[in-house]
Amino acid sequence: MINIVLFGKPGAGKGTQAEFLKEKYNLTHLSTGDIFRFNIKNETELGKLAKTYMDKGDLVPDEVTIQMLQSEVDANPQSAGFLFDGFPRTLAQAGALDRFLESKGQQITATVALEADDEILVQRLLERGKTSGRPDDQDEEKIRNRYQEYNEKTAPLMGYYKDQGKFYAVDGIGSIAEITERLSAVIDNL
Ligand SMILES: Nc1ncnc2c1ncn2[C@@H]1O[C@H](COP(=O)(O)OP(=O)(O)O)[C@@H](O)[C@H]1O
Repeated sequence: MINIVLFGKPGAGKGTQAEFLKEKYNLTHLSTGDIFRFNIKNETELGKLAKTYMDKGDLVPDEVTIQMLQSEVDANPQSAGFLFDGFPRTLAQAGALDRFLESKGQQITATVALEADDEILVQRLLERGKTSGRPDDQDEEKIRNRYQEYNEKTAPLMGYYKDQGKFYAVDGIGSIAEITERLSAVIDNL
């Protein structure tokens, strides 16, 4: 069983690459952003709560996010492995994930980061905002706030996984296929 964390700044291409990797390695793809958006669309209580944070580009509180993620993992007991996309995003989430997996006799195999320059990514998100309908992609101020959240709360996770000897980074600039190749090279060598 392999459990991969796909790591990167907003707009780095995690969702795009996850679509390829989940097929290639037969993994269950769990995107916290997608799950929140699904709940917003269906106007669930969780969706209503998440929306108040997401619309501003703030992170949804850890307690809510961790619980949601754990129930998604529990809903897939037959899975051959998970591809975590957009989770963990804080040290508290990373610690909770480690403890949760450990309670099931499992662990994170590797964290693979897609690296790209902030300015390129902000432009990508603004471009995506024209068609995605995502409110958090349409306003440069919200996008900048997401980067601030990333720098303050998510970037420290690199050190957390490096200390565990589980951190790998690939260049996130290039064609989609090239980047899938780079990620696959890391995963194939685990
Ligand atoms: N692990 C998480 N913890 C807290 N909030 C999250 C998490 N994952 C997603 N979110 C919320 O959903 C928003 C969109 O996430 P996502 O779709 O992964 O987008 P992106 O990586 O492009 O910013 C985040 O800005 C945040 O508000």
